[in-house]
Amino acid sequence: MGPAELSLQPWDPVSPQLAQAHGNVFTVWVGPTPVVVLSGFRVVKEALVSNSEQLSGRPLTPLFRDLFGERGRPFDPRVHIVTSTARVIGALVFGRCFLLEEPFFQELIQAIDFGLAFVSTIWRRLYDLFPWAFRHRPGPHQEMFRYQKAVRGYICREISRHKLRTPEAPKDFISCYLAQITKATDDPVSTFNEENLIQVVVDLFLGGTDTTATTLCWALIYMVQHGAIQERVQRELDEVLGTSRAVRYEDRKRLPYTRAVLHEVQRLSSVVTAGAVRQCVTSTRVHSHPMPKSTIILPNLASVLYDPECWETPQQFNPGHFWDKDGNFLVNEAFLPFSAGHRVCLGDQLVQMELFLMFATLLRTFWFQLPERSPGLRLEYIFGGTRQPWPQKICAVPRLNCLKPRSWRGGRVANGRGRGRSGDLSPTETFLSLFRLLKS
Ligand code: HEM
Repeated sequence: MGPAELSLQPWDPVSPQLAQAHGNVFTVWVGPTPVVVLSGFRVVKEALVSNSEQLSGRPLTPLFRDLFGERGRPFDPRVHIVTSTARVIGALVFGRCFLLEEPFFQELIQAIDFGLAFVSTIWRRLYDLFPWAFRHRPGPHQEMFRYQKAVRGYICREISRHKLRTPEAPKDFISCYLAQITKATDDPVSTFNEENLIQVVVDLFLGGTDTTATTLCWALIYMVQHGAIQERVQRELDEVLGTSRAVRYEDRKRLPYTRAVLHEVQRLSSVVTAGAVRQCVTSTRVHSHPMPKSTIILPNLASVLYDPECWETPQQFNPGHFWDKDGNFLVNEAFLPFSAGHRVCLGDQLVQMELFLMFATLLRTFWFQLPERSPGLRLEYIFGGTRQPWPQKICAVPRLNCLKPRSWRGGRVANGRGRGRSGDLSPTETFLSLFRLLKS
């Protein structure tokens, strides 16, 4: 449209005549409602940029309220949360954020869901018992192999793309690993090779997506169950952070109650219930029992997280387990959701960061509650590789007077910018420390 066509009626609130007559800030009345019209770059910039947070609300008109409802529809948060945690791993590994509509991303999420559900089916047991009988037979295990082929194919293409790039400081896991392969070319015992790289990337997605997402789902469910605790977390967040800026990881030091609640979520949900099986590489003794070489061991992590000798109310949600009388965060050495020792979860720092940033941001922005006429929360779990909450809908009610944190649209968790004070790791640094762990 050319400038000549842009003819506005003089009574149109954005017509230049009105601004010329009444200045860059004037009021028009839309029925009984006054609307302040701002004109010109300087005034508009001052309003939208300098007063960005103050002006970040949107009026809810009666028509919109009736059309869409003030509170929003009940929803099952799981799908959104899994998407977020998978995007974090994608950003660390591939150096870019997946777009939600990318077909591979959709397939990856399905592959993770299917794979984790499959490991707890009878098919998996049958396959392990009679591999020769199942290898070439149809069945859900073939779907596993199909997903595996698709995911591996994608990772291979990503590796090729990385290799074609002009050399630069490694920015993501694949480029770090490729640099390490080159460095170790003359080392005859090096285990750095592309085949291992593909497998490690698969491990990071499998180990790092569902576990973190399931913990966050439990966090929201426990908050719905314990409204008073939810309210107390929100009070702490409001008092310490105000509404002025996005949550940062280093803020956790000033938010001991929020931290205690998150630790309690991890303890009670115990998402990796039985840990991962281990095998003795040499003969040893445990609790004076002989454990010959090759013995398979299953450390029952839930038994630690619910050990009545270590926790005051092991079966109840009680942030007091991580909270002392003076309001300080309390460390408990029986807090072992990530296991311990040589094969401890290598994502524990990343998880703490993700859980804190996502949980604090969600609770600052929304109040979580049951939908009206809901029959109540289902607190029993279903086992799908991890201990998952029953699929159920909850409501996220925008908190009044809550200003939208700036990072809400920006995917700050994944972009790796910014560094906290000593001891705090940005996502990039966490990923580099993951890499160091893999190297050792
Ligand atoms: C709430 C989230 C998580 C929990 C509760 C969790 C828990 C665990 C546990 C219990 C193990 C077994 C350790 C052992 O054998 O003693 C493990 C292993 C592992 N985790 Fe996690 N994890 C979480 C998130 C992550 C994330 C975000 C990543 C990746 C970035 C990850 C990657 C891995 C890998 C690769 C292993 C295998 C380590 C090895 O075999 O040496 N995990 N995790």
